[in-house]
Amino acid sequence: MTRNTPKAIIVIFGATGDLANRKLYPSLYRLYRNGKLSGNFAVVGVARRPLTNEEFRNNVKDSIAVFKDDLIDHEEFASHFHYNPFDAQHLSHYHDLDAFITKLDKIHDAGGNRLFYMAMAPNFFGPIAANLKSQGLTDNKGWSRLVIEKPFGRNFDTAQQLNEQIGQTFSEEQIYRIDHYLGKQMIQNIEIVRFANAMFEPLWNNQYIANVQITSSEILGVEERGRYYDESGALRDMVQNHILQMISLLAMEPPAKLHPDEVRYEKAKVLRSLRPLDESNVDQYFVRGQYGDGKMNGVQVDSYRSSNGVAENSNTETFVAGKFMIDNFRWAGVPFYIRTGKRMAKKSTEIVVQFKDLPINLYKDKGNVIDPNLLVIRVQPDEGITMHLNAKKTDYETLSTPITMHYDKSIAEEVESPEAYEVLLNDCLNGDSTSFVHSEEVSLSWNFVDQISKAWAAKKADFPNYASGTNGPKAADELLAADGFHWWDID
Ligand SMILES: NC(=O)C1=CN([C@@H]2O[C@H](COP(=O)(O)OP(=O)(O)OC[C@H]3O[C@@H](n4cnc5c(N)ncnc54)[C@H](OP(=O)(O)O)[C@@H]3O)[C@@H](O)[C@H]2O)C=CC1
Ligand SMILES: O=C1O[C@H](COP(=O)(O)O)[C@@H](O)[C@H](O)[C@H]1O
Repeated sequence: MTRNTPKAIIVIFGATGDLANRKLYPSLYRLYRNGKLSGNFAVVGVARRPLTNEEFRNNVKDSIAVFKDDLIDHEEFASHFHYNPFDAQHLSHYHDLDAFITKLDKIHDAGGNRLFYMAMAPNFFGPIAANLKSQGLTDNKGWSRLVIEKPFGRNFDTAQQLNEQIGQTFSEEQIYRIDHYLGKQMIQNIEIVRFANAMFEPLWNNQYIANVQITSSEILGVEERGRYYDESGALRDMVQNHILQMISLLAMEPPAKLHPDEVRYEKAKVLRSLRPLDESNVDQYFVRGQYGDGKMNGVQVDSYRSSNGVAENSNTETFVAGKFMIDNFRWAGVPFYIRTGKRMAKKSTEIVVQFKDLPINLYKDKGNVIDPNLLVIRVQPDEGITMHLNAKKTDYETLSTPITMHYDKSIAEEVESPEAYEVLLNDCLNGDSTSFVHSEEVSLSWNFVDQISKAWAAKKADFPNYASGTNGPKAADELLAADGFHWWDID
């Protein structure tokens, strides 16, 4: 659906940072270029360094330089940007910021609406939200909304505290917790594939599905983020949020209607049905890894422990593989396997749904092994869906052979897919919170993940245990082999 965003002032806290420059400005530009942004918008960039408006706009133009459009468009876009030097720790700065926004609202006729985007370190989220209220920035005449970046806490307790803190200023309807995977086109497609096709939903259960596999692998190591990552690890960085969100979408019941509350309710039910783990059984369900040195594309690369900001004997995992069991009627007995890690063989996010074998193989006398049917949802880098079927070989015999049916999204639709942040910015400006994470989902996810963190913190791992450029430690393969399965590495 083509929608234009309403008039609004977008206030970006952390306007000089990496996220703002790499993701937010290009995404806003794409919305603008595609005619989605209201002409009555302004962006107020907020950070400590003393930039002039002109310097700030030059930074914005640099961040959109990759778009080879008419430079007049770049200029016009940048003219909506204004900079306000601001230190989040100085209360008086909030008062000045309020006056600045009010003045701009009049200039841009922005309708009194305010979107506050927290692109700053997480320790600022709570205090800024509180100060926005105490200093009157949420007393505007239109709506006000808060966009919160990850990480949302580092465990159940800290997430609860943060929810309570921001809840004193913003109601749940006003809070948009970002999980950028929910803005990816093929993740959004999971719901459509399941609920708009008569051929999948009847099979989408433990009678027909043997297992589900989610792989989210990266080539990059921790690069410049060693300090953050060493405190986090792959479990908190990827599993608590992106992976559990994908599982919820794959496993949820059809919502009564496509209303954000109904969708979130169904997703939360999946999280409530996860088989709980404790220290005694975590090792049966989850394995961890950390990359050592190795070769990537023929180039020698260093181990995780040699990265900047990482402790010399770090016990932090850069890889997780696990088995989730969803103990409800639909999914009892179906393992949901996941693996995610840095410095793996390729950059790819892929979901494989493996169907159960047929009761008998009619072709075995002719020497045929029948492969299981697979439905593969390719999230990135290529976007599409592939079905693996068996069909007759071109031959005189009735030999069966695996064939694939491909749907390649970019080729079929002949349009450039929108970026995840572009989709999510569009949604929150339009007040659609379906693709954002509800406080209950956050709490349930941490509740599950905390048990694994506790078990792992209590026991030092034998790291490093996988070489850079590989698919993780052997234990990840053994996890599936114990159930008679293997990872499908689809090219
Ligand atoms: N970068 C990424 O790809 C991703 C980031 N995130 C999350 O987004 C958030 C921002 O990350 P990122 O952009 O990488 O961080 P950066 O460190 O690059 O940016 C931090 C920003 O905060 C500003 N800042 C720091 N202290 C203050 C202060 N006291 N008052 C006002 N502004 C301040 C900095 O500007 P100045 O120094 O001028 O004050 C800078 O603009 C984090 O929560 C991160 O976890 C989430 C997913 C991906
Ligand atoms: O949130 C995060 O995601 C990225 C991976 O995102 P993708 O869109 O490139 O798949 C990951 O690199 C990062 O560590 C994590 O914080």
